[in-house]
Amino acid sequence: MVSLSSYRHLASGKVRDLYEVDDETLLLVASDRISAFDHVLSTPIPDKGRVLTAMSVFWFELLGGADVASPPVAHHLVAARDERIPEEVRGRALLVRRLEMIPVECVARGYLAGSGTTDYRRDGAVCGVPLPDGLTEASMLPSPIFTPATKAAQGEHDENVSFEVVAETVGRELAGALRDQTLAIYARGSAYAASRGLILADTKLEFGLSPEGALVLGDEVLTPDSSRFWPAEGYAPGSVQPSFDKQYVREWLTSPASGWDRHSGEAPPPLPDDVIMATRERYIEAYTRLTGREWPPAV
Ligand SMILES: Nc1ncnc(-c2cnn(Cc3cccc(F)c3)c2)c1Cl
Repeated sequence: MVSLSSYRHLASGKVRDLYEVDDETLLLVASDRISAFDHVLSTPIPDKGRVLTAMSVFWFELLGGADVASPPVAHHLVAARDERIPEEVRGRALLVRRLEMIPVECVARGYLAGSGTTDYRRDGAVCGVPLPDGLTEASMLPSPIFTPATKAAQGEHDENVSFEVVAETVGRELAGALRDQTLAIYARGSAYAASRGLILADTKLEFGLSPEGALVLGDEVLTPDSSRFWPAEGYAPGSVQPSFDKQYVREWLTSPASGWDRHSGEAPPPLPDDVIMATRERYIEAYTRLTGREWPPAV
């Protein structure tokens, strides 16, 4: 049986790791780590990696199929079950095709949140896209917008950039293709999520070029780590919406019970078991609500 140490470690993100399987295949591993307020917490959430991996697989399969209005999305998923996936990461690791990743964080927003709200309040626009007056936190936008960013060093925030900057970086034609694909995937994801009672406020996608030069969707797709999901019931613009998956963590960390000051720069304290297990339930509920499938999935 192959073990993880057989593969060369290529990269680590806050909650994920990347390994090389062979020249054209990588292993994308999701951990149970969770980040909040820009800190990776010391307490893992059991099954988070498996749930988010199963969610990515669901979306890759959905997007990879034809939809009434849009062509199939080319993506990098090779296999979710394969003897090359080590036992220790089974269920939370994907075999993917190696791509030449494009250094642009491709973000689509249907609602104002996070850095979108900050930029709007400063400029009346996000990434150079002008927006109407009178919008507030969590307002729905007149139509979804492409708001790209350049990847920041670990621990820093990505920097929102204009479409022009992307065109200067990767060329106008590819920039246009990134925007079109990002908005098309957001449209399909948000329509599907809405049919399951969830608002997909925004999502961050990463693309790469295949050896044949085709534009291919990489990384994770439409997970609660790469997207903002809000419960549709209770949606009300004007305040920061509860995150579907991280609200219990955020509320406990910002409550007196934690004894933590999020502006102190200090690492957050470990989460109590009830918050850990309630958060695990939220990830499972996001999966079952979105996919209509049982948890855990049949082997
Ligand atoms: N199919 C691909 N081909 C080549 N490179 C990548 C790739 C590189 N970086 N990332 C982001 C990332 C994902 C997980 C763990 C990390 F440390 C970093 C993804 C992919 Cl997905």
